[in-house]
Amino acid sequence: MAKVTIIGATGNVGSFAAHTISEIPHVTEMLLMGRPGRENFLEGCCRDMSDSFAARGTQMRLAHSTRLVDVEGSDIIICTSGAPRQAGQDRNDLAVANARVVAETAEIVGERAPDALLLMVTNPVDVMTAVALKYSELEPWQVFGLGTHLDSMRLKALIAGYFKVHVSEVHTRIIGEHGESMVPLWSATTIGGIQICNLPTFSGIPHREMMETVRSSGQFIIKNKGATVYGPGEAIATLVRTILGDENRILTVSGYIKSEVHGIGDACIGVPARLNRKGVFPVPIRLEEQEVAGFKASVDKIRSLTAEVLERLENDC
Ligand SMILES: NC(=O)C1=CN([C@@H]2O[C@H](COP(=O)(O)OP(=O)(O)OC[C@H]3O[C@@H](n4cnc5c(N)ncnc54)[C@H](O)[C@@H]3O)[C@@H](O)[C@H]2O)C=CC1
Ligand SMILES: O=C([O-])CC(=O)C(=O)O
Repeated sequence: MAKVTIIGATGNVGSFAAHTISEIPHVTEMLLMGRPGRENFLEGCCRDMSDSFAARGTQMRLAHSTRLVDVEGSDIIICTSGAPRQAGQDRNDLAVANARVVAETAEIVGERAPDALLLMVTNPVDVMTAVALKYSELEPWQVFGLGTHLDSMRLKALIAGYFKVHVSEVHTRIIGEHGESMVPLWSATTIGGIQICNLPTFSGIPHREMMETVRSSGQFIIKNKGATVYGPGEAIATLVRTILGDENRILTVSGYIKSEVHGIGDACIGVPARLNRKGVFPVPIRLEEQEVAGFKASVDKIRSLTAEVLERLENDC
């Protein structure tokens, strides 16, 4: 039994994520939350979703609200509220404006749902995770971001396509920023359980092109259809399913690390973490030299942007 709340449920990602999450058996109650003035739209969303429940036999309590205090009693709160980027913009361009929305939301979440887990989706997601952690005053294992989970899935699909194997045969990770400075871990990439560098065909793999495709996926989709929806929606549902099923899967999400990776840290950033009902726990890892350098650069970038954003928020007060 679990209550899941989606803040930003009137948006592209929030509404699709809601529908995907409604397929998870552990979810017995779902609250769709939007801004004041969006009551009719939310009502319409609920009715539309209920019709789909009837078609597939889903049973759950579905409600909507425009009052953030109604997050009370939630087990997982997903925050997708805030502006998306437009074609040509960088995710980091959204940082200050979205941080204002997130800080206000996180404060109320911390007060009203102190036992909940808070999943940040709003971009730039690593910085927003840090803002949410600070303003909610929740514990680090309670607040996490979608991070590089979606990027890792994008790379996994490309590798599976290249080697003509089922995606379940490929394990790979991208760590660091959900953005330009993300770092692929080829050292942690396996196909059918075999380390990718031990496959004779490995030298031919177009690493650079694959990473360029992953880095530009969001921008490409936004330019062509306005928003990324299905990828993030399914990625969010995977995290929710893993947590509510207490599965202890290791997924690459944005979590607070102190110094767990080669002494690098003090930022919310994409790292492999164990996910269960209690929360999200980054796994200490060892990387290859080149990967360490890339990860350090990524963490430095996010730490300094986070500090800048937090200072702007303090100056607002
Ligand atoms: N981390 C990731 O992998 C991904 C992150 N995103 C991010 O998720 C966020 C939402 O994206 P979309 O759903 O496409 O955008 P959207 O514009 O369709 O929806 C935005 C939602 O946020 C709400 N919102 C906007 N400004 C607000 C404010 N000032 N106060 C309260 N609520 C506000 C809107 O009412 C709406 O519900 C964006 O920041 C986007 O960049 C999107 C896809 C993947
Ligand atoms: O690219 C964007 O702005 C949305 C996003 O984060 C993604 O789909 O990776």
